[in-house]
Amino acid sequence: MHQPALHPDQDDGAAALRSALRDAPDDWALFLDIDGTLVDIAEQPHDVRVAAGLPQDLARLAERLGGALALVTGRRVDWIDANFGPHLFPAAGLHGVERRRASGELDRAGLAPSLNALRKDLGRRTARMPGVLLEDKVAAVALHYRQAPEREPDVRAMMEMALKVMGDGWVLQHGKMVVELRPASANKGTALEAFLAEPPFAGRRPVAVGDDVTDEEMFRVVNARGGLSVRICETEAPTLARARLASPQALRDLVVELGA
Ligand SMILES: O=P(O)(O)OC[C@H]1O[C@H](O[C@H]2O[C@H](CO)[C@@H](O)[C@H](O)[C@H]2O)[C@H](O)[C@@H](O)[C@@H]1O
Repeated sequence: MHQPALHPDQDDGAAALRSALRDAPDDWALFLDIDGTLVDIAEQPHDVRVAAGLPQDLARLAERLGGALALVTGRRVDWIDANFGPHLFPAAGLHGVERRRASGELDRAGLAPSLNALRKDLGRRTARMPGVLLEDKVAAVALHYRQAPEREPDVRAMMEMALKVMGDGWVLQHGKMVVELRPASANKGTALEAFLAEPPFAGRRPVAVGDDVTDEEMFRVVNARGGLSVRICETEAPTLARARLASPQALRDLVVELGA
């Protein structure tokens, strides 16, 4: 199979992605994170803007890759469809807990009644913390502190308590100015493995692009399979990724270029 060349500079990811996806589109499967990767980080989850034309650009690239392109995110699959439709991409949501196969079949996360009471309690507490935002993800819950960074210790402590209440089968997922409580049943790495066992992903080598700690599970799987792992970061950050890209805009430009 075609082996992309890697160079040890910050934008080596662009050359490597071109080398793989433009030169050998039948050999590779592409997995893309959303927040901080395809879309720029915003102050609040509902402030993000999907760039005009991006869903169509992604659909064109997916076609070049024989459909082997999936979105892998901490958001819900419903959110992906509302923001990246009308094309329904294969997708993993809630960090892999829910997953829509290329066939369209969707595995949703089971609802936990005990999460409802906990969500209400967290809602009451965060109402007294200006700048701390509760994001209800139905089968999971996130507390954001981007607008009140000094609240990070309080948020972490509250979520540690919440994890104790939920017990086995739940984990805390740390991210960019956010702590999430979600089912432990899957992660982004297991979601990749599941896609790679099915058409049209099976038999291809994985490429994953992400920007956050939750994406490191994807990078672990990708590296083990001799694929290409790319982390978007403006500065050096510890990562398993073997290549880097400077920004979401650099990735969006590549999506246009490689889909043309
Ligand atoms: O896996 P991802 O696609 O990277 O999603 C991870 C989380 O992204 C969102 O939160 C992050 O982006 C927000 C908007 O830019 C930002 O305000 C926040 O500080 C970030 O943590 C999203 O709200 C979460 O549900 C996702 O799990």
